[in-house]
Amino acid sequence: MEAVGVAPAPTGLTEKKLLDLKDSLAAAKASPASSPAAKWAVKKKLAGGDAGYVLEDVPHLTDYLPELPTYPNPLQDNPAYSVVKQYFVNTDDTVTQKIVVHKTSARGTHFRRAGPRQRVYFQLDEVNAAIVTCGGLCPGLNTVIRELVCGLYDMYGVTSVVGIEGGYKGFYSRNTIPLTPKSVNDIHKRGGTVLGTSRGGHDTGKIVDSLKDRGINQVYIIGGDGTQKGASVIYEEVRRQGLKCSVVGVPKTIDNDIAVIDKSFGFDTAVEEAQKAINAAHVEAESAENGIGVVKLMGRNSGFIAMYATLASRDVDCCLIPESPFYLEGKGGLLEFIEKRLKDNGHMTLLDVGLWLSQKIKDHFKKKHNFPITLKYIDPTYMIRAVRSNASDNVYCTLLAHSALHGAMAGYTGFTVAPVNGRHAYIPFYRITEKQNKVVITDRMWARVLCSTNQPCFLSHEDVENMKHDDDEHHLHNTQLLHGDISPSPVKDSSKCNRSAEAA
Ligand SMILES: Nc1ncnc2c1ncn2[C@@H]1O[C@H](COP(=O)(O)OP(=O)(O)OP(=O)(O)O)[C@@H](O)[C@H]1O
Ligand SMILES: O=P(O)(O)OC[C@H]1O[C@](O)(CO)[C@@H](O)[C@@H]1O
Ligand SMILES: [Mg+2]
Repeated sequence: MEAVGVAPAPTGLTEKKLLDLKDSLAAAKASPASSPAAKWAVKKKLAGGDAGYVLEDVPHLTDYLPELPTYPNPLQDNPAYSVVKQYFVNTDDTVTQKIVVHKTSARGTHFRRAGPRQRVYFQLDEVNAAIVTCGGLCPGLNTVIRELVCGLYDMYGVTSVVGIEGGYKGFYSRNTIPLTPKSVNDIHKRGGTVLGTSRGGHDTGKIVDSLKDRGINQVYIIGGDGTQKGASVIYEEVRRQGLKCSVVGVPKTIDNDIAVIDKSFGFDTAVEEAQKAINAAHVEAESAENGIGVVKLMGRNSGFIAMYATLASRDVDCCLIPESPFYLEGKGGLLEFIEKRLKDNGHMTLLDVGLWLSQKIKDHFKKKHNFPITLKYIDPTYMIRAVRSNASDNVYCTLLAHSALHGAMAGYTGFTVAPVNGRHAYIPFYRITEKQNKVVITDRMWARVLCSTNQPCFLSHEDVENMKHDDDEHHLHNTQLLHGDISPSPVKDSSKCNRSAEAA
C-alpha cells in the first residue's frame, strides 16, 4: 500500500500549503488497510490555499514516473486553433464546486480545470489509445466515441486508436477494432454504442495485462458509477505497476445520478424523448371517460428523468419518484388523490412505478360502482435511452471527449471529466463514485414539481422536518470535513442515504 495520497500538484500550486490531513491519516494508520478511512486517506490528493481554498486534485503520471519528458502541444500549430486567443488553460486554473457563497464563506472545494496544456507527456507517434463503453445504453455514447477518435487524430496527430468490444470483458475476450475518423464519421447519428457494452466481467489483472500486451497508453472508459469504480481500480493497478498509461473516465448515466457533475450526457435527450410518451398518455387519458394514463420512466434509484420530464411537460398530474415515499390507501393516499382528480378533470396522467401501480388503480376502481375508468399504461423505458442524442447532447459529448483527451495528453490520469458549474473539470474518481445523486425532496426543484402538478407530497409535517434536519447535518458534516474538524466517515451506502443526499 502506498504511504499517502497527498502529493504536490505537478504544475503550479506546489508552493501552496498542503492540507493538514493529520486526522484522516491517523485514522488511516489506526485502521486496517482495507478500511474506508484508510482508502480515503490514500486516494486523496489535496492542496490548500488562502481563505479555505481546497484543490481536490487528480493524479498525474509524474506522481509515480517523475522523469517523464514533455513536448510542446501540437495544437499550437493547428490552423483551426490559430484564431484562439488563449490556446492553453493556465495550469493554476481550477473550478469551484460551490458558486453560491457568502461574504464569510470559505472558498471550498475546487477541481482542476479541464483543457489543453502547453506541454504534453506523449509524442504523437507514441500514443496507442483504447476506448471502451460499459453499463447500460445512453444517448450520446457514439458521439463521445467519435469525438475521442477525431479529437486524437485531428488535434494531436494520433494515428492509433482502438475500440474494445462489449465492455470490460472485451479487453481479454475479444479482438480490438481499429477506429479512425473515417470509420466513426457517421456514428453520432445512431443510438447505442458501436463498440457494444456489458455489465459484469471486470477482471482488473486481465484488463491491465491486456493494456500492457497491446501497448495501450491512454484508455478512455465510458460508463456509469460501476464503470467508474472499475476505472479507478484499473488506474490503481496501472500505477502500482508503474505503467505510463493514462486512465480516463467519461461518466455516463441516463439517470443523471452522478454526484458533483452538472449533468450527465444523454439526460436531455431522454427527458425530451419522454415527452412523447407523456403526451401520448395525456391524449389517451383525455379522450376517455375517467381516463388515466400511466407512464413508466427510467431511474432505478433516482427520479431525475421523471422530475424533469414532468416539469417540461406540464401535462402530468402526479409524479412518483423513488426518493419520495407515497402511500396508496386511506386519507391523503394516492388512490384518494386520483379519484379526486378524475372527478375534477375527468382524466389524469401519472409518472412512474408502472405495472404494479396500474394494477392497483384498476383493482381500486373495480371495487367502486359507477366509477368505470380507462387506464392506458405506457412504458418507454428503453426507448428514451436507445435513441440517438439530440443536438445539445451532441455538443456536450464533443466537449466532454475533448476535455478527456486534453487531460490524458497533459499526463493526468485516474480522473473523470465533466462540467462543474458550467466549466469542465478533472475530478478524482472517488468523488463521483462514493455517492449517487438523488432528487432532494426538500429542495426547491421538487417543490416546483409539486406546484406544477398540485399533487400531495404524501409526507407528514414531522417527516419534512426530519428530512430538513438530516440535510442540515449532512451539510455541517461536509463543512467540518473541509475544515479538517472531523475525520471522514466511511462512504455511505447510497441506497440508505437518499434523504440526506446533497442537492443536485
Ligand atoms: N466496484 C467495482 N469494481 C470494479 N468493476 C466494477 C465495479 N462495479 C462495477 N464494475 C464493472 O463496471 C461495469 C459496468 O457496471 P454496471 O453494470 O454497474 O454499470 P454502470 O457503469 O454503473 O452503468 P449504468 O449507469 O448503466 O448502471 C461492469 O463490467 C462491472 O463489472
Ligand atoms: O435493463 P438494464 O440494461 O440493466 O438497465 C436498466 C437500468 O439501467 C439504468 O438506466 C442505469 O443504471 C437504470 O435506471 C435502469 O434501471
Ligand atoms: Mg450503475
